Amino acid sequence: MEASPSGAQQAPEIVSSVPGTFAHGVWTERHPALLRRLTEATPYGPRQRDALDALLTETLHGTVAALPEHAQDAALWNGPWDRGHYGRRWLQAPFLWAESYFYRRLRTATGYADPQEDGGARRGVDPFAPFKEAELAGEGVDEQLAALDGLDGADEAERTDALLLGALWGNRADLGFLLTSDEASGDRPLVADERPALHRLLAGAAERGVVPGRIVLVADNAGRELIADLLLLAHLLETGTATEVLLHVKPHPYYVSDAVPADVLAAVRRIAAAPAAAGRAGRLLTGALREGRLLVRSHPFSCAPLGYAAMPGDLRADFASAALTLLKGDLNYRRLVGDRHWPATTPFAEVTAGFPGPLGALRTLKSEVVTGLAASTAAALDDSGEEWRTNGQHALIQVREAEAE
Ligand SMILES: O=P(O)(O)OC[C@@]1(O)O[C@H](CO)[C@@H](O)[C@@H]1O
Repeated sequence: MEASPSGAQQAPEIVSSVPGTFAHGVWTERHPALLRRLTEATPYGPRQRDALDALLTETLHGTVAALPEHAQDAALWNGPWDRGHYGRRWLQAPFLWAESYFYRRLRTATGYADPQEDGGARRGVDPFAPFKEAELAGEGVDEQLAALDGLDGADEAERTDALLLGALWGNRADLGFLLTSDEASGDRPLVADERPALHRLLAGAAERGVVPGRIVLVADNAGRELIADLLLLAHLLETGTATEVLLHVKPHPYYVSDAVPADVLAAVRRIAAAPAAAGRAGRLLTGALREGRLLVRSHPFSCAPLGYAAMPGDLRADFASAALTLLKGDLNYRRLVGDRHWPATTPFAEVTAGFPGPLGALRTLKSEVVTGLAASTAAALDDSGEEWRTNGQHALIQVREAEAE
């Protein structure tokens, strides 16, 4: 353990330099597979293909090059997000920082960001769109939407619970993760299940918060996960559990399938085009967008290489204003608790103490980090011989019931 600036004990940060670890495999297996898939899916020209190859070589054998000063976000990456890793080896940098910067550099290599000599024809074109579109059009989404009819006879509490679990397990549908792993089938018991506390927070949300009834959902992946998230939000609005929702998505393509604003609109259209219960939810969401009760936010910090402890004041104020913030996915969890080798029994409330307001984390486990497990659960998982931290087959719901500031 090392001491943080505040004097609290911090576990060591995760780096990617140790062969055989999950983080190391992301660079040596996942990223090469990703770049192959990208160039198969989109007919990039020689310039983009060379840039992608050069990026991969740099990450594996070179040192971290800084963004050119003319890059639109150079002031961030060479300012508050610069943690002194330029000129050093990629795999020696903290995994969280380096992976985030890899996706930033990938946006330049594909022509999405920064001036290009080819006239900028690929500027602003989501490099991951072919994967996202295929997933959204797939039969899996039809089945997911049709399944909503199965909740018709359920009471409100049962529906809330089912939709929360849908949003939770939807996090398995992460196209980055699925590059090198299979999607787990069947839902396993949660490794931490604080649903009773989450239901309590939801039940009181309309009377709580600086903006009573405001619920924030920090989304993760587009496609099936975002559809599940939106179905949950439609239900929260319909039942009056939430008076308005802020849906935070990424401002730029990131971690393959992370949702950007265009993905939200595409998902709402897909839901609204469905028959029966899903179609009704889709129309409710469309109306909520028009009325400003469903607000989509894309803050630059959502693509930052840092934990939420370093978030700027305006984002902090958004979370602080809410009756409840729901944080989705593995990366958000890493950013929330710190991407560190925490002992699995480290109290969740302790590592999230700096987060403004009540909080629920919904996450399937896809990286080494975990906190807040009961000692017996952690021991049983360790004894199972399974790669339980990273195989995406386990999930958790954890809650911190702090009062909104
Ligand atoms: O945040 P998400 O979509 O749930 O997961 C992101 C992820 O696939 O990417 C990281 C490694 O690349 C891991 O944290 C995790 O497995």
